[in-house]
Amino acid sequence: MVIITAGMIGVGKTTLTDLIAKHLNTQAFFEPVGENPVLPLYYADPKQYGFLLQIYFLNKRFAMIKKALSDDNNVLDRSIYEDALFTQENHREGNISDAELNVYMTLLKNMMDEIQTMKKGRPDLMVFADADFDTILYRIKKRGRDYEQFEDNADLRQYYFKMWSAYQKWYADYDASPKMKIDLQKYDLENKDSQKIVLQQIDDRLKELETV
Ligand SMILES: Nc1ncnc2c1ncn2[C@@H]1O[C@H](COP(=O)(O)OP(=O)(O)OP(=O)(O)O)[C@@H](O)[C@H]1O
Repeated sequence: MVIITAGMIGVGKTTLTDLIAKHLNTQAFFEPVGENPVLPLYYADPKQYGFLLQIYFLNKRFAMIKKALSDDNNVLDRSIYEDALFTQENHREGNISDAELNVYMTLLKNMMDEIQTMKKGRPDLMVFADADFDTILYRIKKRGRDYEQFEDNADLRQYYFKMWSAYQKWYADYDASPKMKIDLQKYDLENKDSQKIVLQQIDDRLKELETV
């Protein structure tokens, strides 16, 4: 089985992915932030590094989804299905040019076509981690990555809000596989009881899908 988690920056996908993987006894795929050489450059100068960062992520995500679908026993912390959101928002912000967006979208389409030719051509379930905007800001602050901090940076806060709004629409439109939403505001994964409830919701959804 292949499960992908999705959701806004800082919502808690990594914790959720880890939890699901342990519960289902599957392997979790992460893209460790500390190993990404472009990310700090991007936050310091989004116009210079916006396109490069998106190509960096796209390349990683393509390799990851191909491996996950052929292993058929994985949970992915964010996947190729939502990456274009970041590219489109950076294009709207003027960090990525029209020509760059065009190249990106064509490349993404090529990759998606290739994925669909695989024996297993899509994930079994997409789990969307949701929380309101204030909770997201609180978690970004609490996590404390220097370059993500927005207190003296109104543009960055605004970017987060636009990404958060784009994610709400993205979830509503997503149809690449079965999907479900987990309320990570109501259920804080630091709490054991909340973890149990969330995992039960996922088990229930998987059972429901088995009977379809
Ligand atoms: N295409 C992209 N995909 C993912 N992250 C991106 C992308 N473009 C920029 N970023 C940035 O990369 C960082 C990703 O960090 P990380 O992998 O911890 O994900 P996160 O969404 O913050 O995680 P979590 O939900 O686990 O808190 C964020 O700062 C995010 O803004």
